[in-house]
Amino acid sequence: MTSQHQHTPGADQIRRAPKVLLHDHLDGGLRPGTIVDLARETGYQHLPETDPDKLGVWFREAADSGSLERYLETFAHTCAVMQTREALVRVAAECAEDLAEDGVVYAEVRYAPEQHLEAGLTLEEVVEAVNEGFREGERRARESGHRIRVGALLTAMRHAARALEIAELANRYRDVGVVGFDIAGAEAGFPPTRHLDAFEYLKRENNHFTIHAGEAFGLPSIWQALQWCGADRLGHGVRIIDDIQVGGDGSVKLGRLASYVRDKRIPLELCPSSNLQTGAADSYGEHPIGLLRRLHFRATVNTDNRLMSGTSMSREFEHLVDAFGYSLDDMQWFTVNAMKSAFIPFDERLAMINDVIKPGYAELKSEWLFQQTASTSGSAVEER
Ligand SMILES: O=c1[nH]cnc2c1ncn2[C@@H]1O[C@H](CO)[C@@H](O)[C@H]1O
Ligand SMILES: [Zn+2]
Repeated sequence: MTSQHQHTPGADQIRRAPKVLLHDHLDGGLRPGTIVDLARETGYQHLPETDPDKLGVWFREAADSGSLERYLETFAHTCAVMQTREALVRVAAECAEDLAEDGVVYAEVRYAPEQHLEAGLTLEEVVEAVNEGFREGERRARESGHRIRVGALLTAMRHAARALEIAELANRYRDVGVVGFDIAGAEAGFPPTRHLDAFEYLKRENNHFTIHAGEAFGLPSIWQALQWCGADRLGHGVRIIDDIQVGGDGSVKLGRLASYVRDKRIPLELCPSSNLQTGAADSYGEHPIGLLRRLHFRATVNTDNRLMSGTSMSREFEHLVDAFGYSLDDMQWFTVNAMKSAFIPFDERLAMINDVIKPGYAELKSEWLFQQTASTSGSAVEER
C-alpha cells in the first residue's frame, strides 16, 4: 500500500507546506498595484501601463523574450520607483507579507543597494530602509497568523565597479538583517573574476556569498564562480547540466566540474520559470531540475522574480509537481536542501528544519489518514 504523501499534493497543500526561498529579487517581486501607487507618489512617468492588471501582464510579457539582457531591461521601472526610504520600506514589507502568505517560512531576498541612490539616499540608508520593511512585514505576517524570517542579500551589479564597496556594506550590516552577498546582472562578457577583490575580502571576513552563474552562460562561468571566487552557492547554476552526459541506456556520466558540484554539496539556486523566460530551458518537463534531483545534487527551488515571471514559491512547485509528479516527500527534500544551504548560523538552520519544516510536512502527510477514516467507515459498514 502506498500512503498518500507519496502521491502528488494539490494546490492547497502546496501553499500550506512550509517553503524556503534562497533566490528572490526584491526589485523583481513588487505588487503591480504598488508600482502604480509609487510611480504616482514619486512622479515617475515612464510606466508602460498604469492599470495594475495590465502592468502585471506587461512585465511578464516583456520578460518573456528568451534573452537575459532583455529580461533585465524591465527592472528599470521597478528600480525607478524604489528610490525613497518610504518606497523601500513599503516594498520590503509587502515582500515579506506576500511570501509569508504563500507559506514561505524562511527567505533570503536580494537587491542591489547601488541601484537605489538616484534620489539621494546613501547606501546605508537603503539597507536600513529595506531592513525596516522586512521587520515590519514579518510583524504583519505574524498578526495574520503566518511565521516568516527574512534575511537580506546585498547584490553588486556585475557590469559596474562597486562590488568591493557593497561587500564591505554587507559585512557592516552582518547580524543586523544582512546575511550575505551576491553579484547579478548580464552574465556574458562580465565574468565573476572581475570582482575577485570583493570575494577575497568576504572570505577573509568569514562571510558568505552566492554568485549568479551558469544561467545565460555555461560551465566556464560556474567554474570561475567556484574555483576562482569561492562561491558558497550558485545563483541558478542550471547549466551544470552541460557537464552531465546521459546515455541512450539511461547511464549517467558526470564531468569533473559536475562531480565537484555534487560531491561538495554546492547548493544550486534553481529558478524554473525564470529559466524558461530567459531561454535556459524550453519547458518545465525538460528543465534540468528533474535530472539534478534524481542525481541528488543539492538542488533548491526558487522564484527569482515573482513579478516578471508571474510566479510564487507555490506556483513553482505546482509546475514541478505537474511536470515530474513530485510528492510531498520531494517538496520536503527540496525545502530541507534549501534550509541546509541558508546563510544563517547552523543551529538556527537545524532548528528551522527540525522544529518548523519537518513538523509542517508531517502534519500535511498525516491528513490523508483522517480523510480515509471518514470515507471508509461508511463503506465498511455496508460491506457486512
Ligand atoms: O536572473 C537574473 N540574472 C541576473 N541578474 C538578475 C536576475 N534577476 C534579476 N537580476 C538583476 O539583479 C538586480 C538586483 O536585484 C536586478 O535589478 C536585476 O538587474
Ligand atoms: Zn536572480
